[in-house]
Amino acid sequence: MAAEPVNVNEFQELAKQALPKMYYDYFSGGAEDQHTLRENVEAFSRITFQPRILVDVSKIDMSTTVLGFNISSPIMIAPTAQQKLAHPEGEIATARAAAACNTIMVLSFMSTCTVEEVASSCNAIRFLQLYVFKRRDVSAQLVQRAERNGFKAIVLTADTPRLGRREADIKNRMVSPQLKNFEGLISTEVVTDKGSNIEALASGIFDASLSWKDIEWLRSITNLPILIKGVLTCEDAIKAVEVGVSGIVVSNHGARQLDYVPATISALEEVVLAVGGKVPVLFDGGIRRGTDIFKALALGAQAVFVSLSPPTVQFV
Ligand SMILES: Cc1cc2nc3c(=O)[nH]c(=O)nc-3n(C[C@H](O)[C@H](O)[C@H](O)COP(=O)(O)O)c2cc1C
Ligand SMILES: CCCCCCC(=O)C(=O)O
Repeated sequence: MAAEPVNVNEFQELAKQALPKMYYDYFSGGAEDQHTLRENVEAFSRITFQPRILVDVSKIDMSTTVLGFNISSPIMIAPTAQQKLAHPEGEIATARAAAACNTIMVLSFMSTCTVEEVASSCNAIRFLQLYVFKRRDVSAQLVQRAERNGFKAIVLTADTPRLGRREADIKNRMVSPQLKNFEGLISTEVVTDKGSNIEALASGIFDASLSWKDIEWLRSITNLPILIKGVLTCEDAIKAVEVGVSGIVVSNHGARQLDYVPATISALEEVVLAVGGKVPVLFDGGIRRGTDIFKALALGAQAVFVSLSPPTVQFV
C-alpha cells in the first residue's frame, strides 16, 4: 500500500503483511462459520441517520464520564489478550496510548505484560478484565494485585466458559506466548498435537461452572466496582442489575465465542431499555468507524470499547 492508511480498514492489509499468519488469524478471526463476525460489521451498515441541518457544531465536547472517571471521548480500549504477539512492547504500548488519549484501558487477564509492568509504565486509567480460573485462588491473587497497583474496576467476562471454536487457530495449531502474570502460580504452557493450543489451555484453566452466584464470591475478594461483559439479552441485563454490578458491557466477544448470536449493535437497544439507566451500558463489537460509535451512543451506550483486532474486511 503506497499511501498512508486513512481508515481503520486500511490497517488490516498492513497487519496482514506485518504479522505471521498464525497471529494475524488469531487477531482477526471469529468462531465457526464467522457469521456473527460478518454481522457485527454489517448490522451497522443497515442503520442510517436522519441528519438535521443548521445546528451550531463549531464547538464540540466529546468528553464523558465512566464510573466517575472523566475521559476525553467515549472510546475506551477493549481487553485484548496476548498483545506481544502483535508488538514487542505489548500492553505497555497500549497503556501509553490510553494515557496519551486520556481514556481507560481494560487490560486482558491473559495479557503478555504483567499488571505491575502496565501499572508502572504510565498513568492511564486502568480496569482489569477477569477470567475466573478453576484455581480460584489464582484469579483472586491477580484481582488483588491489580487493586494494589491502582486498577479502578474489574470487568468480568461472562461469555467464555470455554473458548469459542476458532477454526483458523485449530488449523494453525495456534500457540500462546508466556503469560507472565501467572509465573510461579500456574503453568500456561500447554502443548497439544490436536489443534489450537490456546483452546487446550483455556479448557484446562477456565472455570466452566461460573454462574450468577459467583458474583458474590467476586465481591468477597475485591472492593473494586464490578462490570459484567458479554450481556446480549434483556433477561441477563436485568439479572446483572439485580446482582448489583456497576456496569454492563454489551458484547459478543468480537464474535469469537458463540457463533450465530446477534450482532451487538442489534442487541444494544433491548439491553439499554431493560437497564433503564440504573447502571452505565458500555458496548463493543464491529466498530470500524466514528459513525459506528455515534450509532452505539445514539442507541444508549455510555461509551464503547475498541479492540486491537484487524478489521474484518476480508469478507467484503
Ligand atoms: C485478539 C483478541 C483478543 C481478545 N482477548 C480478550 C480477552 O482476553 N478478554 C476479553 O474479555 N475479551 C477479549 N477479546 C474481545 C474484545 O474485548 C472485544 O469484546 C471484541 O474484540 C470487540 O469486537 P471487535 O473486535 O469487533 O471490536 C479479544 C478480542 C480479540 C480480537
Ligand atoms: C491464552 C488462553 C486464552 C486466551 C483467550 C483470550 C480471548 O479472550 C480471546 O478472545 O482470544
